[in-house]
Amino acid sequence: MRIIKTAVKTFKYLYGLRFEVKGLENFKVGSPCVIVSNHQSILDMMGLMEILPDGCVQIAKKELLYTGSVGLVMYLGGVIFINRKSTSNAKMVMADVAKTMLSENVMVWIYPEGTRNGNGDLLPFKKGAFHLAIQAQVPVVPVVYSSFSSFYDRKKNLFTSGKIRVEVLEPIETKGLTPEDVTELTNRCYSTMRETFFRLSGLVNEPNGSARTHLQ
Ligand SMILES: CCCCCCCCCCCCCCC(=O)SCCNC(=O)CCNC(=O)[C@H](O)C(C)(C)COP(=O)(O)OP(=O)(O)OC[C@H]1O[C@@H](n2cnc3c(N)ncnc32)[C@H](O)[C@@H]1OP(=O)(O)O
Ligand SMILES: CCCCCCCC/C=C\CCCCCCCC(=O)OC[C@@H](O)COP(=O)(O)O
Repeated sequence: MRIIKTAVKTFKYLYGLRFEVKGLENFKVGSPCVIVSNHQSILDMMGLMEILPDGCVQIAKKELLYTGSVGLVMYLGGVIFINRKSTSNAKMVMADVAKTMLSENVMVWIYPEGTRNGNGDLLPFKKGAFHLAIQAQVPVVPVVYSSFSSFYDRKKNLFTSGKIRVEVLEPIETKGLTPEDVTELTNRCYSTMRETFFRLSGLVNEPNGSARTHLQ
């Protein structure tokens, strides 16, 4: 993954993107942890590699394993593949991951929205990342990337150069939590990340829950 990281980090120069990063010290939890971040597009791969700590593997949809050389590179990079369409299968894989995290002292990076989302807001979070953290009794470290909408047109798949703000938030402890606490932990993480997303993106969170840029 170090080789992939070095290679992918150079792409930002190609695309004229800059990352403004805050809170990297929050990765130093001194133990394995589950990192959760918002997911807007394939560009997130650059954002991922920009701050990816050593000894951190990612959870990906299994379809990506069958994307030719990229799939092979991901496999060799230690990416863990899950079948999003089968909760029981995904649960089994994630239960194994909880054990491996502790035995091999690795961090796990998961996109709790479960899919790319460029709508200028966060999708409701899936619960797998939070079950994993509670099963392993390790902290959750939220990471938020600002909206790409200021420089990336999803429909035309075109983007100009731009700055992406990234914030690594305070770790959320799960010691002593049980599966009954998953929903509360998920909601707490969701609201903290959504608030940060609006702040970093210069968006105002409307009383009705929608978002608009404060420039409008
Ligand atoms: C040049 C080449 C360079 C290559 C460079 C690339 C290198 C890096 C590659 C990085 C790739 C990144 C790719 C990212 C993706 O692919 S994102 C898409 C895949 N990821 C996810 O989907 C993660 C988020 N999804 C989840 O965590 C889900 O929870 C999942 C485990 C998949 C289950 O799906 P679903 O059923 O839809 O989810 P729910 O959360 O609604 O859960 C349903 C009920 O099941 C309970 N549940 C969920 N997980 C667990 C668990 N682990 N243990 C026990 N119970 C679980 C959950 O509580 C729900 O029940 P209740 O409603 O609470 O009763
Ligand atoms: C055309 C723009 C190209 C920009 C290139 C930026 C740098 C990309 C770096 C490496 C390229 C290979 C990365 C392969 C991993 C793709 C990760 C990804 O974004 O998969 C989608 C998945 O999460 C969710 O799938 P869905 O949204 O549910 O379907």
